[in-house]
Amino acid sequence: MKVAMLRSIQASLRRGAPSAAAASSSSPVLRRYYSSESTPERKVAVLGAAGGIGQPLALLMKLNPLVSKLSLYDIAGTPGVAADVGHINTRSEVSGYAGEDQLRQALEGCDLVIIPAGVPRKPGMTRDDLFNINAGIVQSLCTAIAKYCPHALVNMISNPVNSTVPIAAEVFKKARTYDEKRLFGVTTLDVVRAKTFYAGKANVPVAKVNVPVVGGHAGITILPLFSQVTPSANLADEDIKALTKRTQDGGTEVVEAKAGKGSATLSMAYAGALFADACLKGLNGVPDVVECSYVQSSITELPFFASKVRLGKNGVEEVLGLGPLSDFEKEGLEALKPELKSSIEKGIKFANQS
Ligand SMILES: NC(=O)C1=CN([C@@H]2O[C@H](COP(=O)(O)OP(=O)(O)OC[C@H]3O[C@@H](n4cnc5c(N)ncnc54)[C@H](O)[C@@H]3O)[C@@H](O)[C@H]2O)C=CC1
Ligand SMILES: O=C([O-])CC(=O)C(=O)O
Repeated sequence: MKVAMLRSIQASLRRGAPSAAAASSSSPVLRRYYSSESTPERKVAVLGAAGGIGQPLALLMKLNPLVSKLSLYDIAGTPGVAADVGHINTRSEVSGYAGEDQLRQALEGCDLVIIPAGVPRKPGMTRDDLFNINAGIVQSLCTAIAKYCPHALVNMISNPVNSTVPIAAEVFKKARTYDEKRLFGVTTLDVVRAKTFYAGKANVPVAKVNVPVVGGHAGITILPLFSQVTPSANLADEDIKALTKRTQDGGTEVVEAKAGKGSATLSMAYAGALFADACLKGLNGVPDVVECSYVQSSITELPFFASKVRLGKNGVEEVLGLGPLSDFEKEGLEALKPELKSSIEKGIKFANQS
C-alpha cells in the first residue's frame, strides 16, 4: 500500500504536481513527503478573499498541492473564510487576515499574490466604469506588495484589467521593485469561455480544445484566435464571428444573468486557480508551461498585451508571438488597439498623478 502510494506521488512529481488523491490523503507517508525538501514551500495570498471570487478561489487554492501556505486577506470577513477552508485536509496551512493592519503579515514571504479585490459590474456598466473605485484599491494593495513581498508574482484579476495592470506596473516602478516578468493580468476566463463555446458549436470534446485569446480583457479588446483552434472543425465564417462575439461578451452575459448580483465568480475562480497553478508550476521549474496572459509586451506597438506566455522560474520566460491570423482576426486586432491603448494610458496617468 505504502509502495503504491509512493509510486503515485513520484509519478505526480514527474508531472509537476502530486495527484489530487495524494494531496487530499492524510497518510503519514504523504505527510513525510510534503515535509521533505522535494516539494518547494510556496506561500500564496488571495487579496479580496472574502468576496464572490475570493471565496471559491480560496477553496480551489486550498486544493492545490503546490501551495504550502495560503494567506487570505480582505478588509473584513476573512477569519471566517479561513476557519472554514482551513478545515480541509490538504497540504496548505491557512491564515486569515482582516484590515490594513494585517496586510503586512498576509504578504510577507509570498511567492504569488492573487488580486480579486474590488467592485464588480452591474447590468449596463462597462468594466471601465469600475475604474474610479478599483484603481485606488489596486494601487494601495500593490504599494503594500512592493513593500512586503517585492519578488512575488502578481496575478491581477480586479477590473478593468486593461488599466489595473498598468497601474500596478507604475506603482512598482515608483517603488523601484518593478519586474515585468512578475506581473500578469488574468485573462484565463476568456480562454476558458472560448474553449467551452467552441466545443459546443463544433461538437468536439471540450477537454481537447485549445485556442489562444489575445489583446486585452474588455469587449472588443478580447480577441480569440479561432483560426488557430485545435482540433479544427472548419466552421463557417458566420459561426466564427458569432463565437468571437460571444467570447467578447461572455462577462456581460453573466452580469445580465445575475441581474444586479455581480459578475462571474465561480468560473472566474476556476480560471484564476488554473492560472495560479500554471504560475506555481513555472516557479517550480516544470517545463513548457504556456498560458495566455496580459503582460508587458513588445509583440505589438502596445506596451501591454495578452498573448501566449511561457512561464518559468522567474515568471514570464517568453512572450510568444501571435502566429498567423485570418483576415477577420487582423481586422479585430487593428480595431482593438485604440481602446486598449487608451485604457493603458488611463491607468498610467492615474498612477502618476495620485
Ligand atoms: N479578470 C477577470 O476575468 C475577471 C475579473 N473580475 C473582477 O474581479 C473583481 C472582484 O469581483 P467579485 O469577487 O465578484 O467582487 P466582490 O464584491 O464579491 O468581492 C470583492 C472583494 O474585494 C474586497 N475588497 C475591497 N477593497 C479591498 C481592499 N482594499 N483590500 C482587500 N480587499 C478588498 C471586498 O471586501 C470584497 O470581499 C471585480 O473587479 C470584477 O470586475 C470578475 C470576473 C472576471
Ligand atoms: O464582465 C465582468 O465584469 C467580469 C469579467 O471581467 C468577466 O466575467 O470576464
